Amino acid sequence: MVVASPNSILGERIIPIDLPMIDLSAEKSMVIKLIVKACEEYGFFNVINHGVPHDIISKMEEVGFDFFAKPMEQKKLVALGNPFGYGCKNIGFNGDMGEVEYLLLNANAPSIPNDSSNFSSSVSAYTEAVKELACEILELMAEGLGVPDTSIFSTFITQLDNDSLLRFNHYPPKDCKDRDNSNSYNVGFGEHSDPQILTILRSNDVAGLQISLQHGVWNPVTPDPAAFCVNVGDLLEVMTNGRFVSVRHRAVTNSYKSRMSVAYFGAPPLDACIVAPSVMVTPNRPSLLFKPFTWAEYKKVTYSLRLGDSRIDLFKNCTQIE
Ligand SMILES: C=C1C[C@]23C[C@@]1(O)CC[C@H]2[C@@]12CC[C@H](O)[C@@](C)(C(=O)O1)[C@H]2[C@@H]3C(=O)O
Ligand SMILES: O=C(O)CCC(=O)C(=O)O
Ligand SMILES: [Fe+2]
Repeated sequence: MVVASPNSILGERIIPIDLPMIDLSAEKSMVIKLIVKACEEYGFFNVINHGVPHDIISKMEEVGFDFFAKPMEQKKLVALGNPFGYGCKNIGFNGDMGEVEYLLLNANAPSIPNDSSNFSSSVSAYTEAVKELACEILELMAEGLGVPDTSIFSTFITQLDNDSLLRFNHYPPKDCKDRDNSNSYNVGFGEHSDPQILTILRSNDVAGLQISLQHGVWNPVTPDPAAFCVNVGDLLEVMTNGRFVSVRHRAVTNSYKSRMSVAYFGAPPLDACIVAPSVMVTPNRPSLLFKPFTWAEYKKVTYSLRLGDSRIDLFKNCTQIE
């Protein structure tokens, strides 16, 4: 008989890993090398000494938990026009479900109506700080890749009409005895890749994030509230001509403690053209792996698909030999 362990689903292998931990205050050329290596091998890494003030993080965490502690009727009133606002269990528009409640906000105006607890000011301060961190990391990446214009990636998310998002995910404890469906009982946020350029994720000290470096194998990541977990999104995979990998990940629930994660998704303006700069075409990658497209085109496809569907494959150049 095969028995699922609390954090596994039948047939999956669970192998914990330690993500690269990168100290942003270390010597710059070393930091750059470590970031490039992590993006090639894991698509994920943690950063410490990131410069985001502790009080900004703790205030954001406080108002986030306060928001989810409100009565359901109040939370449901936070409908900010699709896809923004509060949601519970439904993810996206195509039938995906998970043991999660969330608040999805426009990162350029991360506010909620009837804000009685400084939610908007605390969350705006947080968003500004992580956006700066995202820019710094994107510039280090460009330098490490040898791209002549080191602001090539960061300018996308600093443009006024950038399409970046901020998402609060709250995973209440879920008693595994409640399970009625062995395929979904402990999945808070199902398997997917992030469509945007770069994600900066933070969670409280409760485990839940898992990444998949190999099909059928899930690697739980140890939470570190002092660090930010950074991951490569689909657009960055495209703009590095496949050198950096946008890795599939998911979040699982546990039966003892609430988990809250907050993700900043750095995205370009809708009309931005996404294509790898010529320096990314090398003897190892002698042609463009992906067709050029706009973020609006990619986003439209993303929202027409299920959470776990691969979007990036649809933009591969057909001359490519698998
Ligand atoms: C099912 C879906 C939810 C999602 C849009 C999509 O159609 C496919 C991608 C999903 C995702 C995953 C990463 C982010 O959490 C997110 C905000 C995004 O940009 O793409 C979500 C979308 C969502 O929940 O609206
Ligand atoms: O909660 C997490 O750790 C992951 C959430 C996530 O992947 C997302 O919001 O896109
Ligand atoms: Fe994600």
